[in-house]
Amino acid sequence: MADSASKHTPMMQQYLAIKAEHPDILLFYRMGDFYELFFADAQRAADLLDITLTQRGQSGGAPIPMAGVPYHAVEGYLARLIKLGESVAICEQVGDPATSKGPVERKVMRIVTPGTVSDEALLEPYKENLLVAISQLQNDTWGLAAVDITSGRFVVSSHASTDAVVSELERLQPAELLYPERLNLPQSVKSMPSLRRRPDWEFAADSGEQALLRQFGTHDLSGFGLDSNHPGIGAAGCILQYIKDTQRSALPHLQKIQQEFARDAIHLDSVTRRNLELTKNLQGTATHTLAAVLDETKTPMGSRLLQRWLHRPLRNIDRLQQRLNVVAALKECGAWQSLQLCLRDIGDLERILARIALQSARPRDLTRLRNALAILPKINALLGEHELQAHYPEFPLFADIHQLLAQAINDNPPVLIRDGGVIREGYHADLDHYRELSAGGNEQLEQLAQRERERTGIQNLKIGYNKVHGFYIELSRLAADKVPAEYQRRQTLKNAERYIIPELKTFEEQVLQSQSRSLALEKELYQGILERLQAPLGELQATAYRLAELDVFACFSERATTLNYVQPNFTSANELHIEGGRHPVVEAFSESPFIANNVEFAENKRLKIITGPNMGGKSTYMRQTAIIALLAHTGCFVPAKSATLGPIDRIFTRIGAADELASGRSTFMVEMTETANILHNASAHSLVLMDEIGRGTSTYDGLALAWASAEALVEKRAMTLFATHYFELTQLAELLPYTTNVHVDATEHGDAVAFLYQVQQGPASRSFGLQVARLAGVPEAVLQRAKLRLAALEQTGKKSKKAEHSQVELPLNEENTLTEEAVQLPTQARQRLGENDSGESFQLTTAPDPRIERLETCNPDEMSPKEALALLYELQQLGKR
Ligand SMILES: Nc1ncnc2c1ncn2[C@@H]1O[C@H](COP(=O)(O)OP(=O)(O)OP(=O)(O)O)[C@@H](O)[C@H]1O
Repeated sequence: MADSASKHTPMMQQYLAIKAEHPDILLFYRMGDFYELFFADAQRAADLLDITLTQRGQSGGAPIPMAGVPYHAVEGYLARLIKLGESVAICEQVGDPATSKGPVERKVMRIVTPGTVSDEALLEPYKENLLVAISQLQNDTWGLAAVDITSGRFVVSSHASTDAVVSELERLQPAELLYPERLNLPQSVKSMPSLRRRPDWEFAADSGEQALLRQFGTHDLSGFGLDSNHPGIGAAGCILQYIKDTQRSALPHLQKIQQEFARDAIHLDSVTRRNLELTKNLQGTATHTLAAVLDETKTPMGSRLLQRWLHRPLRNIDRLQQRLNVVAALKECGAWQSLQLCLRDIGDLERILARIALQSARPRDLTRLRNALAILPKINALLGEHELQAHYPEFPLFADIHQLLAQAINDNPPVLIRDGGVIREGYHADLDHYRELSAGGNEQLEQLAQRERERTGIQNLKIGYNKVHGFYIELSRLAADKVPAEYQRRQTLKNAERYIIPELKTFEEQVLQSQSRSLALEKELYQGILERLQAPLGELQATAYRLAELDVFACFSERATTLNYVQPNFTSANELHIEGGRHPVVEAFSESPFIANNVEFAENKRLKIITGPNMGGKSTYMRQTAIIALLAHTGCFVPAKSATLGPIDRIFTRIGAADELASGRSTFMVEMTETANILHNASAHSLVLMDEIGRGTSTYDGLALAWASAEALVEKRAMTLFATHYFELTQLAELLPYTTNVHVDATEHGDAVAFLYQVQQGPASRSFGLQVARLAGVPEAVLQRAKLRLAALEQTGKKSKKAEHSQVELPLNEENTLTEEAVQLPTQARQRLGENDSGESFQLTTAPDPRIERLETCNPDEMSPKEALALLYELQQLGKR
């Protein structure tokens, strides 16, 4: 970066010494009214923040790049950098410039990092902000710890495989991720924002345990149900060390650590999370998502909790039932309405308490805490009025804290304590006295001015103040001859002269002293109040959490009432019944009425093959089933007439796919990776949605894979909805046990198609592909050509049908499950069809020869010889399949 330090100015030497302690992050170095950045930091900040890159002095003969931001606007720049995943060390001037020899003393006062910020201005209110650490133990087990500094929630978990830890990271979406320097990060984690390598020793289990014991002031961790061998302890220790390094203050709000077990929640892999569009849609924004429909919470902490619940549906039926009972009770008596009015004024108590713990709370945080506490009695009264205490116990009132804040803090305090005027009059006698002195000063000053006017006979004499000269008497030049001898001249302006007199000097000292004393005392008193809030912090945090919960319950009741949702029931039988189910998001955003549909899985009904036209509603039907199951497991009512659900361990979705260019995987590869995951992990308690698998490859391969996957899922007895355009798969209902056909319906009016969205028993009768293409605006000439082609294909298809019927008897064994032979079926079926009387080999109902198809789509006149040769090779390959 730079030459040896001695070649630099003393100030640059100081800068370089401080920078050496923070080599990996940006250093904001305070110089007067600016924070300056130098060398590579300057370059980086100029790029990221679009600020001007200038230069200052020289290093090794070359100018030193410099960029800066004004100190009063620093929060805005920090917010942008944090969003980009950067961390910043803020270096302040701590010495007194007047008495310093050489550069004034400077010190890094705080380090702002994406996972440890707590300032309101730097946080997104509706998003959790997690600092996460991971480490891998020898036996391939992973330990994970996550903390939300803005709420004090601290959890550890262990994961048995790399896939499991990656999936957990995708759920948590860390703002910042710490990992040991020698760890080879899994590929998909490498693209996460704000990765921080930490020394391996920071993840050591024994020092981790010690750090946790110190933090919680306990002798062992058993009180938290945590074994000292828990794989996450090292990661938790690293988190504590990192926070200590960056925050430089105690963390009294981290009062416990909780263990999270994967088995407690329905497992959703990242693909499923994405496909179900829980909190983000497929484009990555928050509109048209489940959260967008559901979130009628009134506090940011309630909104964050709701999102957390949606991403981690519980399996513990007792807990779900408790949640549902509260929602039902609030709905029944209608109390959610008045509760929501109360909750609206509660604000983000969780984050306010974290700032109080970190001693960084601003005066307005305290007034907001006071307001929130004032609302608690009203909420208790509401709970009492509707006899809801049995479902939701009353809140503690914190009367003494409320009284303290009411007495101590002004109604509308300024933003910063250093501005003064925060502490209420009457709270502290000395403060009142100093304030009187400085306020009384003004009166005294006016008397003095009046006296001097009378004494000198100069009517426009006035008293003013500036920072350099302090108080002065100002006279216009015209009055120069009347100036008394004892006036000492201090400043000459264009039209006026400024003087002082000894009395004014004494007065000035008195006023300034009382002003600064009052400010200092105010700061001290404020600090004292923050100290007094530390003791009840744990209880206040628990209250904040319960308020957030109540906010979600009131929201669920409101949604159930407004959107006509019903309470789901749980059963221990391995089944799932939904009567009149709806898709909450499609229903909310569609202008036409939503057509409700039933779903039924029972011990002997496990696989449903869904056929029907494009745009007919297949995906919607499948997704709504998963969403209803998921909502029931968050404790929310569901969009249906009735819903009964047996145990669910995982929800899998394989819906559509796009190339993942970033990871170098093609559509087909993505599709097969997802399918492999499902086939490996699905159980009899899994809900599986398969949408058109096999589309990404040739017709035969695709059909064969779809067929074999369906068979495998039946063998696993997973509850599977299998949408397909391979009409051949509808035969499975006759060939496999527990398998039925359903279809979505449509009707034709002339050349147009009308979708009915009704799911009915049996396979679809036709596909309406051309009509849908017309809807999509495909040119008429192409449609006419396609129509001719379709007629020809259907002709061939009819002939093939005969052959199809001749091979429907399939090799099932005595238990009516598949034999080895059956797995071979697609190939056999094709071979038999290949011998049909049409004379065309391998001609399935809807599948023309891919070589012909390929030939028809090329234009020889526009091909180069090289392209033509490539086509020949391609055709040869197609022929081999
Ligand atoms: N039950 C329903 N009631 C009303 N509208 C519906 C219903 N189901 C689907 N729709 C509407 O139809 C559109 C298409 O539905 P969907 O994507 O589920 O069709 P699809 O059969 O999966 O189509 P494709 O096979 O082309 O993927 C939806 O976006 C929605 O607007």
